[in-house]
Amino acid sequence: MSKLRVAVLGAKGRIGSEAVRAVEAAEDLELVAALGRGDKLETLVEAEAQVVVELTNPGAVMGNLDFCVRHGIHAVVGTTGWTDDRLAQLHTSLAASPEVGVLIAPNFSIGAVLTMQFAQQAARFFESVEVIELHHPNKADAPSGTAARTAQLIAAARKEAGSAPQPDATTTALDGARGADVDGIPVHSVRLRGLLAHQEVLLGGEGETLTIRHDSLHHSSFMPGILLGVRRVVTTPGLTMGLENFLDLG
Ligand SMILES: NC(=O)c1ccc[n+]([C@@H]2O[C@H](COP(=O)([O-])OP(=O)(O)OC[C@H]3O[C@@H](n4cnc5c(N)ncnc54)[C@H](O)[C@@H]3O)[C@@H](O)[C@H]2O)c1
Ligand SMILES: O=C(O)C1=N[C@H](C(=O)O)CCC1
Repeated sequence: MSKLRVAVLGAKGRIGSEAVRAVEAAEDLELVAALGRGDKLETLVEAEAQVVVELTNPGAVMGNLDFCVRHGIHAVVGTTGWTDDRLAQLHTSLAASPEVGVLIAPNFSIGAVLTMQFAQQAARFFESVEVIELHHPNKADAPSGTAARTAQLIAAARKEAGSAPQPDATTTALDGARGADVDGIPVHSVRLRGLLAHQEVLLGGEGETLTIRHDSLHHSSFMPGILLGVRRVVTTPGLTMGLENFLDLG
């Protein structure tokens, strides 16, 4: 069977360099391009890439995806910083190339995906929910894509269950003291040397709390998810949001 032809964008970055090694090591995949800042996107066409793994930054991702979609190249996107406007733009370009598949995965690690699922499941049983994400200080965006997605999923679960607004008697606060508000869920961002990617979901009810915590300790934690995304996106046209869609979680 012929190998899937894969390119990595952001190939010299922290996660991109790990992704290059993971693709090279996979027997069913062939790394046909490894591009960094300033490299020409036309190389993807010349190299006949079938799938691009996009691991750059919020300033570059939209242009890169626009190029891929227009040229019929599927994409697995780890780059964060997504907004409703950006998603709408991507939907528009995908509508013109309906055969192309794009996976946006706020987090490729299985533990982080499960954290989101567990938090979503637990959300309606507790009066209070807050999210704390902790990352390395070189990260460009806050809150993290994972935390934003976690909060959105929690908020949707609470809305569906008809949960009451969270109790909070705060009347005066320094700017930022109560975190960012993502669909009504407070999200707090820590940037600390020595960390990679970590998240806690704190849930509180009468006389009890539940903490769901995940730690990515090395970029290798993201690789099985990236490889799964590459293999599945080629047969999944349109936009898929979240790796959980490829994990058969039931
Ligand atoms: N989804 C996940 O599981 C996951 C995990 C880790 C990181 N991330 C995200 O991936 C992105 C990259 O993270 P990082 O820590 O590796 O950052 P990084 O800064 O180390 O790497 C980004 C790389 O992209 C390059 N780049 C910039 N513009 C480019 C362009 N137009 N074309 C090609 N390359 C370009 C940069 O030179 C750099 O080498 C971030 O958005 C981060 O949030 C996602
Ligand atoms: O290192 C990063 O940057 C990460 N970004 C993702 C996010 O914003 O959620 C995933 C974890 C690592």
